[in-house]
Amino acid sequence: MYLKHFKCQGVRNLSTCQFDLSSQLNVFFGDNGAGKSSILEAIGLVTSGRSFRTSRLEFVVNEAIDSFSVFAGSDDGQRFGLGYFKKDKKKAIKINGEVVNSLSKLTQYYPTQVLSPESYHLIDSGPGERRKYLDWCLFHVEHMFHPVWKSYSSILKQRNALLRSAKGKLIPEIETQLDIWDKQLCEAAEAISEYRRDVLKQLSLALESILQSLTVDFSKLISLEYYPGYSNDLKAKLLDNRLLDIKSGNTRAGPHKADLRIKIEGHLAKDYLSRGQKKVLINLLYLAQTLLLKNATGKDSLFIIDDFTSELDNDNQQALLTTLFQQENVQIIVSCLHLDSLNWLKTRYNMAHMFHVKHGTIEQFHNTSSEHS
Ligand SMILES: Nc1ncnc2c1ncn2[C@@H]1O[C@H](COP(=O)(O)OP(=O)(O)OP(=O)(O)O)[C@@H](O)[C@H]1O
Repeated sequence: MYLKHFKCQGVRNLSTCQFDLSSQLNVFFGDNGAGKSSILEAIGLVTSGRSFRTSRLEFVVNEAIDSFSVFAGSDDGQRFGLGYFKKDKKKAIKINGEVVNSLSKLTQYYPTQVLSPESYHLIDSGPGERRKYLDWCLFHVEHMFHPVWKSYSSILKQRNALLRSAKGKLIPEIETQLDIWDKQLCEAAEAISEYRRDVLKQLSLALESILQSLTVDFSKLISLEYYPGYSNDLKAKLLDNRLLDIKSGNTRAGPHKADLRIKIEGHLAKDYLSRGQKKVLINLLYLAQTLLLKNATGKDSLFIIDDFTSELDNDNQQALLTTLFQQENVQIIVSCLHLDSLNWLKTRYNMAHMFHVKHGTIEQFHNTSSEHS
């Protein structure tokens, strides 16, 4: 499946617009402030129900009006729509003409990856982003993960409430109740770690297969390692930590503290790679997710890259876009300032659609060199 038609109105500075998308590559280019990120945001909204720039959809609505709406039609005849009304802060989602109340119903149709300057958090920030990355795969490919995760979260919440109720003292009544919670927590923790280890193996294989067709200087040296958030014996760790846990009011060990360590020849990628290399790696990690998803569920994906060319030299731009382009299951949407740096695209990929974004209007740019090729 791919998005074939798109239209939107009322999004940020964009005029009402409507256009057809290529099944493969779509490039939106234009000056600073023209509306490139806004059009990518609008497309991402129709498939994911979320903005990658803000959690407050009222900011997405053009400041002069009260609502925005985005619509898309796929090649296989499905229709998706999302509207948002500033006054009552409500969004309305329609799939194939029917109103749906759950965001997850929308997101399962066309899994969407968005890469923006914030995506560096995957490498540079704390483990929370990397846990999200791992769990994103699990939510999509392993249906039993969600109930196990929910059960773990609920046990953890109750254990933390008990720790806080102890008011700093480890008395026998609290110890007895902690014994019960710890047993349940350990069982759920083991199941979560198992799922995550398993999905990480699949991700590593997907990454390996992508790297076979790509030559970036650090590609042979990447390793992904799972740290479960506790040493081997969680039960013993929880017992050891009890007094510390009571003092802080939080459980200090468990899968909620897990990390995915991304390493290059033994060094953490965060401390070792340049910004451009990090950008390449982040793209590859998300691409590995889409491959895994395709293998496990048969689903195609949408790949949105805001400000694609920044930080990347010509070789890396070509290597990355070529790798993305080779994936049959991925529809790509990128933005960049100038088309000049992507001149090589015109002759190589005549299926690409180019759009010039100018003061909020979008015009399809006709690629004369590809028409003659
Ligand atoms: N709610 C809104 N209503 C109207 N205009 C808005 C709204 N939110 C942002 N804008 C304006 O929309 C314009 C387009 O912003 P956008 O971030 O899409 O530009 P861009 O083409 O991606 O720019 P850059 O290359 O600098 O990243 C900006 O001038 C911004 O101030």
